[in-house]
Amino acid sequence: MSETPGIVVMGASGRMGQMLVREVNAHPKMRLAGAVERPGHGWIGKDLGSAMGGQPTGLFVTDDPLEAMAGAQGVIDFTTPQVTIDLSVIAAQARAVHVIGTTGMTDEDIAKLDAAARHAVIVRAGNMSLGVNLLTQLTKQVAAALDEDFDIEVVEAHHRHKVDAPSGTALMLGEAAAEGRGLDFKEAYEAARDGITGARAPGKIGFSAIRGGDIVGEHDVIFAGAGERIVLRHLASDRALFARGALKAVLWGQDKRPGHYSMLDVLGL
Ligand SMILES: NC(=O)C1=CN([C@@H]2O[C@H](COP(=O)(O)OP(=O)(O)OC[C@H]3O[C@@H](n4cnc5c(N)ncnc54)[C@H](O)[C@@H]3O)[C@@H](O)[C@H]2O)C=CC1
Ligand SMILES: O=C(O)C1=N[C@H](C(=O)O)C[C@H](O)C1
Repeated sequence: MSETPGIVVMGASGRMGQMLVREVNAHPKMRLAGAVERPGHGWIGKDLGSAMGGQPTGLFVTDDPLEAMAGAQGVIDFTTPQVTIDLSVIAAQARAVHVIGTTGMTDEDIAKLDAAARHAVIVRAGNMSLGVNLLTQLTKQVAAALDEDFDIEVVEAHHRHKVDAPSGTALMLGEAAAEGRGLDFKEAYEAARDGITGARAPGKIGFSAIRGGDIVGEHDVIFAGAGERIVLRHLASDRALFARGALKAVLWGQDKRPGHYSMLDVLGL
């Protein structure tokens, strides 16, 4: 592993992209090797520092991930499912660690990462924070301890710009609850309710999504029984915590064998 791995930030102008650029630049054990945006984006060809409203840095934004990856050891990618799938091929060719924060990926999308994971390290998680990953473990434990008399509901809230629902985090928490209770997640999954739905069926895990304003990310796992409720909650108030998790993952992956890993692997949970 090189002393200071070169890291490329994909989607550099995005909410997470800009946060990642700042965190990589501030990190003593890595250097920013490239910044990529979509073709036609106003930042292409511009100095990244200037585009972000600061001092010029001499690093220019490109729309060519292959060019950006030359000499890089990792890429951090919080973009869209198709961009992530396409990038996995390029990252694997470069044998660079591909950290994926992108959510909204279907099972078919995720299966398309398999080929790349045979040649390079992929770390993917719907939430990169320590708190949420710990919460998945607690959720599994509580779901295992309580019986079917406790209905499980996952409620999440995010900013108005979020395009996917339920959030990647809500799905992680739902999967953990299903695992704890010994349910098949796909069968247990119950999407947001509307209209005359009938009474709640047992053995289901319900999902509800709120979208509004600048909410960074809030998640409740509710275990509702007769006369009592247990609520496990995570509140994110700063995107930096997702970025710091991603930086931890890209460093962790530097000496690992090719494969598809999660943040639980990175955090040792
Ligand atoms: N796993 C985690 O901890 C977290 C995951 N996310 C997920 O990250 C993703 C991005 O979220 P935001 O930053 O809020 O969205 P955003 O829309 O602000 O940023 C996405 C960026 O990707 C860029 N992009 C699109 N096509 C591209 C291409 N072909 N090449 C390079 N860049 C391209 C866009 O221009 C945009 O700047 C979402 O899926 C979100 O759910 C967000 C926060 C935390
Ligand atoms: O889009 C976001 O903003 C977030 N997305 C992730 C998700 O889908 O769970 C993580 C975090 O909640 C913020």
